Amino acid sequence: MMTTQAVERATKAITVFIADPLSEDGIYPLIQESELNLNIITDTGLTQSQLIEKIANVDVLLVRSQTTVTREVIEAAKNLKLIGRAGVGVDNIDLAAATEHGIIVVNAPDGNTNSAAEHTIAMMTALARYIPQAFNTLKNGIWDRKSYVGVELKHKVLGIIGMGRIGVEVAYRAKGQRMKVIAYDPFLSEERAQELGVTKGTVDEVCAAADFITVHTPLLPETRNLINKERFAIMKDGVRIINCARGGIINEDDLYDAIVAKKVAGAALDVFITEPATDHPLLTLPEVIATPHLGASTIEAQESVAVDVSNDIIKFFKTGTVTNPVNMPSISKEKLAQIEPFFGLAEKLGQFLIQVTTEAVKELNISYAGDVANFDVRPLTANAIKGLLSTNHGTHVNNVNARYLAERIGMNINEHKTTTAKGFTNLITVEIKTANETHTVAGTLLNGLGARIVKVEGFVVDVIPAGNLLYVKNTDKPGAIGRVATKLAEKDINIATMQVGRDMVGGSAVMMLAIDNIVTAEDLQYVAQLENIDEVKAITL
Ligand SMILES: NC(=O)c1ccc[n+]([C@@H]2O[C@H](COP(=O)([O-])OP(=O)(O)OC[C@H]3O[C@@H](n4cnc5c(N)ncnc54)[C@H](O)[C@@H]3O)[C@@H](O)[C@H]2O)c1
Ligand SMILES: O=C(O)[C@H](O)COP(=O)(O)O
Repeated sequence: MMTTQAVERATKAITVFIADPLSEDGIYPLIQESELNLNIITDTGLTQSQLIEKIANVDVLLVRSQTTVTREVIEAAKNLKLIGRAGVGVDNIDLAAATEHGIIVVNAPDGNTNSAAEHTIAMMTALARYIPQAFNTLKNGIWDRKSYVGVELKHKVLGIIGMGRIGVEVAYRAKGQRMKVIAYDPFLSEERAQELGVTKGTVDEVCAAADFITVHTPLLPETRNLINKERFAIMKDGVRIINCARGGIINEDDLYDAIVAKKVAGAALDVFITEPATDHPLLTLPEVIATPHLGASTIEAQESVAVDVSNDIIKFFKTGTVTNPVNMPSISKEKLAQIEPFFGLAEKLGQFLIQVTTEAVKELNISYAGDVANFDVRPLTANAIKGLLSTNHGTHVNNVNARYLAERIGMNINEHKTTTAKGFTNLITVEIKTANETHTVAGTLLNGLGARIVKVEGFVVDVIPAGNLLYVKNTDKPGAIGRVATKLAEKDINIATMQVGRDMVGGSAVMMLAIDNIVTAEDLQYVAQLENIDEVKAITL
């Protein structure tokens, strides 16, 4: 039997727009999905303006590397919730624009690792033995054995820049060819290098020591032109270069000059700064061999990346979570399960505070104490911010864009963790600071009983964070509570529960009332005028 939620979902079609060729077998999870009402459209090879025209009502956009998902595309896509990249590199997607609009971007980082590593080794071998050049000559009817005397890989030094998924797989295979490997990656520790059987070096050390150099980093501001004329200058004469990662990591003009100057004996390129690259100066050089971005083009890799991204789309619409997020914290299923129960509480605490203050929030301090401090709390902070912004923020706020939107309006966000929760198993305390005010609220998750607000402005209370609440600040004087109750009764407002707290006898006090009705501004004014009442706020959670 379908749940109510499932029925609701089933009535609204989710349009999935596939803009690049994907494996039919890979998208099978989408095709056979029956609970979600998926409307799958495949329309590939579109120009930017054609894509912009077609994207208005699309919920999910699925691409490989051909389609550039620009800010214009994202802003034209009024319904877009998720962009799926069936592959690793997301440099063709404007991540900042996606994040700003609360659109989650997912990729498929593992599915093509093996294919890309195998392609790199194939390119290196082909480069060392002039296989494409010799094949071309032979196809032209010439049996030329003299021009194509190559070099062995055995005992040569392979320099690997970028020791992530693909770099490591290339290292394993190169060692199988009995090459020596020297590698650089900012995250490569000495222990890991030893475990992999590679020598750890700086970029310059790798460049100076290697007979072959292969790059396996993403294209980032720090990796653009990583291999440039200064680095070619420190390389061995006759070095060979391989790029199966991204065009631009190696400066193409400098590579051209280094080949012409015979500093570099040859280059094997699968990727270019601008693709398709059919008319590239590098392709005119006999020392250059190339493939048209084929690193991930195997039946296995294409099926695998499409399956991964399809499963993430389904997971997102069924559970609100994904396995491979690019623009929000990546968190394992197990870790997500630990913090998911706190999602609602964190959001309610944010919602509570935004209704207590009337001023712009400049600072958010969120402290996690007890059990919850042992978890990855970044998604919880995002939820608290979401709660804080959701009441009066024009843009649709979600976990993806919450932090970005808060920082854009100049909010300073601080997270703090401590394992001691003073009487609670877990405690989340949220403090906001405005130009003139500071407000705090704390909540806990009670085993089997759900969420509770347990402190407001430092006063101990016990309130279920749901429904209509009345928050009253008063001076602890006899009759204050009675007068509030009487006034509410006069306005026909029924009190469901009431919690009071005070700092000392006759000092400052708070009342937290759960009420059955929504109070009007006039009702609030009515209560606020009472003797010893300092402040009254209506809060809906
Ligand atoms: N040609 C293809 O078809 C093809 C296929 C798959 C992947 N790729 C590309 O290959 C690249 C690597 O993919 P991956 O899956 O191994 O990614 P990955 O994220 O697993 O690894 C990238 C590594 O680069 C390292 N890195 C980041 N900045 C660096 C820097 N300044 N210097 C040195 N290392 C740095 C990171 O620490 C990380 O270990 C990506 O650009 C990806 O898009 C291309
Ligand atoms: O980053 C990647 O995954 C590769 O470059 C593969 O790109 P593709 O999906 O366009 O083949």
